[in-house]
Amino acid sequence: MPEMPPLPEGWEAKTSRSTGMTYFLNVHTKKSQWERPEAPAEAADIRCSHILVKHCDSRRPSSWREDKIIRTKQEALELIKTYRKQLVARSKKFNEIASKYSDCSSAKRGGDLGSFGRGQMQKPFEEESFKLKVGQLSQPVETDSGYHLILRTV
Ligand SMILES: O=C(N[C@H](Cc1nc2ccccc2[nH]1)C(=O)O)c1cc2ccccc2s1
Repeated sequence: MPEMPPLPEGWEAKTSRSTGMTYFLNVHTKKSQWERPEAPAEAADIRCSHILVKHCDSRRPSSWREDKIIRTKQEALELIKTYRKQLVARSKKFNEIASKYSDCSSAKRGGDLGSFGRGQMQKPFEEESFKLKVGQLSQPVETDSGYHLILRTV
C-alpha cells in the first residue's frame, strides 16, 4: 500500500463502526465525509468586513447614507470596481471606504460584520466569504442587497 500523504490541517481519520471503512472528520465543524480531504478543514466561523453599494433594485434601496437609493445596478457595479481599484492600489484603506460609502449599517464599524458561520448570510456572500483566505479581498459579489467587496479578517 503506497504511503498516503498526511491529512491536511483540521481533519481526523475515523473508522466507521458499521462498515469498518475510513471516513474523515472536520474537527472544527464536526462534519464528516467519505472522500479523503486535500485542503485544510474549513473553519466553523469566520469574520469578515465588507463594503456594500446598493442600487435602485436592491432588496432595501435605502441606507444610513441615502433615504432613497436611485443609482442603477450598473452604476453600483462601476462604483464597487472603483473602490476595489483604490484598495488594490492601497490609495485608500478598507475601513475608510467602508465607513464613508458602504450602504450597510456595518459602515459604523468600518464594515466589520463580526464572526459568522454557514447559514447566516445570504448564500452568494457566504460562498465567497468561505472561499477567501484570511486577509484576502474578494472580487465584487452580488446579493439581493447590492454589490459587495468582502475582506476576510479572521
Ligand atoms: O444585513 C445587514 N445590513 C443590510 C445590508 C446588508 N446586506 C447584506 C448581505 C450579506 C452580508 C452583509 C449584508 N449587509 C442593511 O443595512 O440594509 C447587516 C448589518 C450588520 C451590522 C453588523 C453586523 C452584521 C450585520 S448584517
